[in-house]
Amino acid sequence: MNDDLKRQAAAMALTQVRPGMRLGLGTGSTAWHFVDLLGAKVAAGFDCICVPTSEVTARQAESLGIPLSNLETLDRLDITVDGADEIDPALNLIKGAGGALLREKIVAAASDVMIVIADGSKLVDTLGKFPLPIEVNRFGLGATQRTIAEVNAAHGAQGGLKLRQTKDGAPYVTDGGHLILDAFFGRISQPEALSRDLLDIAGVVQHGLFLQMCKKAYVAMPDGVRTIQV
Ligand SMILES: O=C(CO)[C@H](O)[C@H](O)COP(=O)(O)O
Repeated sequence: MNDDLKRQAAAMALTQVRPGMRLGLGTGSTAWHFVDLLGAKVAAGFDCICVPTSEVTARQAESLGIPLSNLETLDRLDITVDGADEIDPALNLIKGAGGALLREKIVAAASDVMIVIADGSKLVDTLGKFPLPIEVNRFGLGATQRTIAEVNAAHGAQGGLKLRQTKDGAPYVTDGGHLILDAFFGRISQPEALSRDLLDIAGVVQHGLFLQMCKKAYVAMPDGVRTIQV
């Protein structure tokens, strides 16, 4: 995805923010542009209070002087703006390539509106070509992995599970101290049932299916930014 398109989608989301709003700040290279643009607005005197979805985003926001808070102090947020890895026609999403899916889902669930920003390459007819990140507790990894593999196979997964690693080959650890298994489906035909079945597994902390959480997306195409609403 080209950086200019990411910024165009982010700029459209910025038109939705109003003075005094409580905002969730997403994670990833597209959300980075939104935070960057918001930082410039804050520097010019715009008033808002924000909850970041990752330590990386928190550091970026802090460096720009964006006022930060948390969901202990704020019980609800007005809007969360975040990226996505896949977006289906009903605005169901796969998220988590950046490893922030747990906080992203908590923040989106605490928000009145979730706006997704992306480019056209993220649009799909059916979710599942992109690996589904599943965040798991470190304890009992082997047992959790075996159970997830059984559940995924029952849901028609075409590939296996891969423990996410850093560039150095060490296990990738999330901000919450958990691990991520990336699941290769090919096609997820019943996302709601899969979501329930995965969350029923004791060692699963959360997964990257965001179902019926997003009502608006700004998708940047070479000929302009498309607004998709459900
Ligand atoms: O879910 C995410 C991080 O956990 C990101 O929002 C998602 O991976 C999209 O990232 P990018 O904008 O860099 O393509």
